[in-house]
Amino acid sequence: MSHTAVSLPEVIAVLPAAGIGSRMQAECPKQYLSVGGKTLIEHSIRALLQSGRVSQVIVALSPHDTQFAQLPIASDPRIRVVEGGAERAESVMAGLDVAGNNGWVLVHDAARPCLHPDDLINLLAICATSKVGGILAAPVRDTMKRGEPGIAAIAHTVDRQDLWHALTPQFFPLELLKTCLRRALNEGAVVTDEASAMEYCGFHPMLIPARADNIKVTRPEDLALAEFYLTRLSQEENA
Ligand SMILES: Nc1ccn([C@@H]2O[C@H](COP(=O)(O)OP(=O)(O)OP(=O)(O)O)[C@@H](O)[C@H]2O)c(=O)n1
Ligand SMILES: C[C@](O)(CO)[C@H](O)COP(=O)(O)O
Repeated sequence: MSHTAVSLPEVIAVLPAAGIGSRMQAECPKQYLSVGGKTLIEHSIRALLQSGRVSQVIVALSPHDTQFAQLPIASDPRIRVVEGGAERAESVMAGLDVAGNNGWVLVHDAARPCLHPDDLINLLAICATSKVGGILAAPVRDTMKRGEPGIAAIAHTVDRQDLWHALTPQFFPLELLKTCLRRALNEGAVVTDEASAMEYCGFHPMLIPARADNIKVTRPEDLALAEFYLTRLSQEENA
């Protein structure tokens, strides 16, 4: 199913995929684990391309990666590969460095295969109203506890009002994100997502409420969940 909408922009995407997936404890980097006959990275790229609004996906790979080139999607003319870095933010920076300076850019984890097309459309739509950009995010639902440092004991309960899980894709004006991420990296700031770099430079990206099933496959038990969500997505597409 194509979700082309004329009012949405055509954009470039950067896909950080240079991690080793240590928490997954698999025999290969987690982005190459298969679910429903496709690797996680193929699902993640497909979710972007099928929107009809992504003209190019710049995939940041480990210099030791031998698997991506074997995948059928590697020969898609919309895919470009760059060498990633030691940290996620460096991999994203490597992708942004070849993405030019115009328009807006989506950054999406290779390890988030279950992106729903409606969430992507909602995110893309913000460029009509925002000059700063924003991220998909899910409101925190559980009671939140702050632990005592270094001890498995509760220090206090944290007010969950206005607390969100940061997801991807994250969507920003390309030149602004490049400037902010480069500065944050140069100055040694902690940057776990693109929004962190924007925040570091004083910006306040939008929070776009999104589905909590856009999980990042991180630990072994996440694979079965991803399989469940992907099956449901594909049934929805074929309905
Ligand atoms: N140096 C790195 C580290 C991570 N990533 C990518 O960033 C995304 C989110 O990172 P995470 O889930 O932490 O992946 P890993 O670093 O692979 O996992 P772990 O921390 O368990 O080793 C993944 O698509 C991963 O491949 C990357 O491009 N470059
Ligand atoms: C970008 C991210 O997926 C947002 O949730 C996340 O911060 C990256 O993964 P990590 O587990 O924090 O390394």
